[in-house]
Amino acid sequence: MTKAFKYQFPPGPRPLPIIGNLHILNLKRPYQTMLELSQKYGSIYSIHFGPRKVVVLSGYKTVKDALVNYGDQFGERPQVPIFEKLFEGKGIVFSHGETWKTMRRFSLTTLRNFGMGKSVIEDTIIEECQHLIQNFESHRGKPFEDNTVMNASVANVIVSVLLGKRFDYQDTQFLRLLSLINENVKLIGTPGILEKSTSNNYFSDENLVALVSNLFAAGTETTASTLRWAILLMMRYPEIQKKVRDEIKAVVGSAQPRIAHRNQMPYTDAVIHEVQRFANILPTSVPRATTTNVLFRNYYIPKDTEVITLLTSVLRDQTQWEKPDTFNPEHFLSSTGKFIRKEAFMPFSVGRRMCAGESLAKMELFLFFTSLMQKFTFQPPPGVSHLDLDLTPDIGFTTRPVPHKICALFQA
Ligand code: HEM
Repeated sequence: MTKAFKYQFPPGPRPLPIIGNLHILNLKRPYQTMLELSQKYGSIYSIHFGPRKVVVLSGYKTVKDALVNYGDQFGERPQVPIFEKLFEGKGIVFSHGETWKTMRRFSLTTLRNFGMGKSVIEDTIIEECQHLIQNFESHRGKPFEDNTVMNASVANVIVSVLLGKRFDYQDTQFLRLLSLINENVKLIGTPGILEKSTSNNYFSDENLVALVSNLFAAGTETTASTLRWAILLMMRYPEIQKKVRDEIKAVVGSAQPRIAHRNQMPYTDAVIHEVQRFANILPTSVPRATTTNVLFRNYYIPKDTEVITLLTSVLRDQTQWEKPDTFNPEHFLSSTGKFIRKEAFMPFSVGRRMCAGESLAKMELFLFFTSLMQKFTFQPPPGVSHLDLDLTPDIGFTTRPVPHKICALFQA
């Protein structure tokens, strides 16, 4: 008897023909059902999305074990029909094997050469912050929706890095591009560029177009939603907002906040980390797949099985966080007010397929957040109490805040 026969495929709810387990899934917030199922079936279980058998991994220990210690075995993306149709295995986020390896190496080097992690990109972000501040100021303290302008501003950073130019927030072509991201549609492409290439060269036009559109899509919505959560949470918790502003005043004064200030700003750093933990922007991460048959923690998972790493279960793991469901910057602070890293902080995932834009995103979050907090006090519209602000995430693949208005009061 081979080893594999001794081990079972992970257990799960009994599937119905054709629909599998879709009838028990909360389709608006599927990750909630997945969390509940992990309480019943454990940290490794299976679920059927229609005919597709998917393994769900949950909790800090299991997810980390899979992504780090079994990183190669869990290091692929599944062949999901909608993604295959959209991207045809091209680009980086949903590509496979050698194409992925080449595109990943190329993206990291390109982003690095264009200044990611360096001062060039810092200057680009700071310039964009100034445009965003002007836009916020133009509302003169009156309530407005920050969704479109935040997306445009964050998109401009990646556009500046990749294409060397920024767009005006009112530019109709740019706004159309942004609305396409929201619909998760292939973004950039002119008929000429998109003509089918017969070569299997990794640097074909098609692959590069898919790559640019991938980076644009992966980097915009995620970062912009996190920043919108940050503002919403600051409006909800004015006492935390005040502490952030006090720290900015003490460390930066009226100078331009820069990454070099971050080390001296443990409270602000903790708040940004806690925003990311609480916002939990990709609750099911991006699906993975096994590259080979795997024996994992007494279960047998065959090659090419789709695997969901439930990041929400890590970011709110009761064994790792003192108050998992509460917005509490103290999660990242020592008793003496020093910033502390937490292993279970993995909004960017971990392992060889983790977010390729982590350092860019972190830089953007810090610079946008501190620049805005330095200039404005954020409040809910008149007549709305901060206690009434709704922190339930909107429905969708990413957990955005529900539509809401903000008031940005300029600090003279
Ligand atoms: C707050 C902002 C962001 C969050 C929370 C985030 C989170 C994630 C997560 C959870 C994944 C899946 C990783 C995995 O499968 O293990 C991912 C993948 C990815 N992200 Fe991000 N991301 C953010 C911003 C960005 C930015 C700014 C960029 C690039 C400009 C970017 C580029 C990518 C790419 C290319 C992938 C696919 C990596 C691969 O398949 O090899 N992300 N991101």
